[in-house]
Amino acid sequence: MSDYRKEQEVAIEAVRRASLITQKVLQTSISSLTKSDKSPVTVGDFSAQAIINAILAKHFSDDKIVGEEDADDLRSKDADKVALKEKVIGLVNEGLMAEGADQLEKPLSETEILEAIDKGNCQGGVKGRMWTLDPIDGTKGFLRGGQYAVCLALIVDGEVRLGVMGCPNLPIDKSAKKPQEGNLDEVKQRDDLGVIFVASEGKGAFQRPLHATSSTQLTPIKTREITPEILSKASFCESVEAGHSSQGTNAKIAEFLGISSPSVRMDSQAKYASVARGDGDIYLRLPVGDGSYQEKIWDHAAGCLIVTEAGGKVSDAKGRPLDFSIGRTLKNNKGVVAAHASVHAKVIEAVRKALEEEGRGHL
Ligand SMILES: Nc1ncnc2c1ncn2[C@@H]1O[C@H](COP(=O)(O)OS(=O)(=O)O)[C@@H](OP(=O)(O)O)[C@H]1O
Ligand SMILES: [Mg+2]
Repeated sequence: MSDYRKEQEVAIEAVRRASLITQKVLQTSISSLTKSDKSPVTVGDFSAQAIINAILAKHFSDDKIVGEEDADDLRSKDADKVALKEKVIGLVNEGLMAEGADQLEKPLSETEILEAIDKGNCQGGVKGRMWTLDPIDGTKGFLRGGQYAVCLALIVDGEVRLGVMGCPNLPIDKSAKKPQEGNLDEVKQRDDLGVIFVASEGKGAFQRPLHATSSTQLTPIKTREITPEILSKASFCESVEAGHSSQGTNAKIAEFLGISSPSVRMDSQAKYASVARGDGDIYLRLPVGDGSYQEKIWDHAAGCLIVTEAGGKVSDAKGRPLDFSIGRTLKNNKGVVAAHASVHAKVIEAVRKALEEEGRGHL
């Protein structure tokens, strides 16, 4: 097993800088560019992707990046997109020039920033080293002041080796009350929010406050001990958007497992983080409709390793491991189930039963 200490240090610093910029965007004004109703992109997405890609390119110039966004829209001559580009340039340079280990000496030019965003164009695959980046996962959550996550993972020869996730709206203390979903004023006012989660293959999972300096110690995290005997006491995490995961099927599965507590709905890979630190027990993301949607690798790579290293097990709805080796999507998988390793098989069995009852057992 290789040691990815240097990569971990750089990835934490990159995610920290990008997360702080997204938090600033959230606390001032959010400028969104809607590609479609389903996929809004914000000044935060572009800025975070440019910051992270620029830092990765500085330290690991040979590595490829599979990123969610490209800069096409920012090259448009439309007045609103030109204004968006100006904001992105300002924020990226602010993030990169800030005090800290990776401080830039001089600002990046417009061309350099657009090129940095476009570095995320790798198509993935089974060989070699690549990073996968979702600059703001849960963009709809971000826009409504809910949970979102800045997610970065290193994949080597098709396996996730390192995962780092910034969750600016999650409480540092897992037992503290989460901000009310969509209450933008609350997330602006609270000073106990903002966590970075980290996992490196075979080395465990950890968290640290987002606002701490990069040398701050990491605190180990673990999934909650939950045996098959007390499975009925478990809690579910699921997507806010009904279009991303079948909430009706989840309710049926809860019933099969004897779970009566209401599911916790939150956007983004913060769901993986919650399971990893024992704040929730089971993350269910079951295919909707005909199941034709292919999950993207940047929506799962970091979270998957963080849960696994915290003692959990992650698979698709059939119990198959997630396959990150075949390109930009998880096309060999359908849905996601993350749970404590000792109850994962029972959850998969309930998923099978529920899908069969719905006539969707073939998915
Ligand atoms: N149809 C469908 N099915 C499943 N997943 C989809 C679908 N459409 C989009 N997406 C992806 O979902 C990402 C956000 O997932 P979440 O679990 O955070 O959903 S939600 O935000 O709570 O609604 C979201 O990531 P972001 O675009 O980064 O927000 C999308 O990549
Ligand atoms: Mg995403």
